[in-house]
Amino acid sequence: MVKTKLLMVEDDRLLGDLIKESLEEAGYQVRLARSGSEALEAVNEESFDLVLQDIQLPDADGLELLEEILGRQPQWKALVMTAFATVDRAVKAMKIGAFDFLIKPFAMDVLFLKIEKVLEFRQMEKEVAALKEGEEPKLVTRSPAMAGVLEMVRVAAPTDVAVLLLGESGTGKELLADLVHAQSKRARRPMVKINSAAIPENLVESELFGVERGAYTGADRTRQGYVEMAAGGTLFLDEIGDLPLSLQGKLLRVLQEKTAYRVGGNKEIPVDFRLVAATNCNLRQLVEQKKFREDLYYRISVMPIEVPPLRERREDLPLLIATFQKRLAAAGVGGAIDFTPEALDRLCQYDFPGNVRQLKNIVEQLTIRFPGETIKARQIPVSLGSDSWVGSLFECFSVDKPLKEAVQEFEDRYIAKVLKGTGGNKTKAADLLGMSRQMLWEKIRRHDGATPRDKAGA
Ligand SMILES: Nc1ncnc2c1ncn2[C@@H]1O[C@H](COP(=O)(O)OP(=O)(O)OP(=O)(O)O)[C@@H](O)[C@H]1O
Repeated sequence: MVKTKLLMVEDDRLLGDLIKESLEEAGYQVRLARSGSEALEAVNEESFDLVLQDIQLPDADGLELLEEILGRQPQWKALVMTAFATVDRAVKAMKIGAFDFLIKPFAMDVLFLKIEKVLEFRQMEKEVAALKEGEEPKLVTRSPAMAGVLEMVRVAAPTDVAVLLLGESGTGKELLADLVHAQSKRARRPMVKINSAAIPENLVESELFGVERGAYTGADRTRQGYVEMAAGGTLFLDEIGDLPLSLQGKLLRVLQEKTAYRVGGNKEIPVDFRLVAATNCNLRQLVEQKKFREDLYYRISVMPIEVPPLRERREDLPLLIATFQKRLAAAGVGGAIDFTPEALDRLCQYDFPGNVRQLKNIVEQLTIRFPGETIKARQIPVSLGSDSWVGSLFECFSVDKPLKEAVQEFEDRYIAKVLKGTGGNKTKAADLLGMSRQMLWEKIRRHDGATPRDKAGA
């Protein structure tokens, strides 16, 4: 069971030790800071679920300290402790953003109750945030192949081993990673997501492992890396095939030692996360080409899960289309659309190189373009019906669209072709295309309605 992590700031030695002991007995993990400066040191070094802070401190103004902590980590929750005589300060603390307060002396049961309240609130906050994003994370499927995938997720989730999700872009790997986290013992702890292909290469290391103040010009403060932020939770490393070789070794070390070094730091920092990685590259091929470390490959591929492309599970198409129609209607986008059987047929014949993401975008585009209509076959773009992706770049271009759209289509196909040639390796593809990996990533995302994809993938 992953423990809830508390930072307790209490200068009274006896009381601090007593509360720490009781909390630890109750299963919490506690770091005790006896002064304001120790508290800030802890904030720099670790992530916590909750701060339990005395607001009468010898070396700092407790309220200022609270403000500083919550300023740095606004998502953390704080409970403050104060003596009866200074209850007015507790009120000020609430104004600063403390979740609740306790008046000393208090019974430990009251403290436990308040902590549970905080944790429940955090969970609710997360759910509301997910709703607000407007993206129902629910994965729908009726395909036997995906049922097999879900079964593997069900078996893998409660273990703490690394999970590797393999599959083309847009097949639902990130949704499956969410499921692994949600069904794991770490579900109440953070899930931190990082896409190494979307970050400029020179920044990947500091994003992943953090940076020590003064490590380089501009590093004006110590920052935690994603591996630390995922404390007790899950780190989702998307596009692991694009992780620069130099960092692959570092990641392997972190996974083995369960400690990390920040950029410019020489102190080992304990980390505790479960790795879920995803890629649309053929990792084995990359290993053979010495572009992906074999030892890291073996370390992360204990539980490989292959996600089939949409064209290999066409039975999912009607359900997915209906789901996206319903979601768009519920979100009030355009006007609910419907399809004639011929239109649905035509849509279902398409190969969907961009997989579910592409299908979703197409339903969205149709909803916006033809609000409230019953879509007829002729309203489905001609090029959708052809398997033009494997054909030549030009042959299958229809001449029924504005230049801008045609140029975009060309760009998508060209990028797809280059990606195919590099075995899905975006770093290499970006090199060939003469653009940064980040720019390539953005193009792939932006054009996802007809996603350039890696046919050589997984
Ligand atoms: N089975 C599904 N049911 C509902 N929505 C799905 C399903 N599969 C994918 N989606 C949706 O399709 C989109 C793409 O899915 P996701 O981001 O999980 O794919 P991915 O494989 O991680 O893609 P990439 O490799 O490009 O990161 C998301 O909006 C997701 O919600």
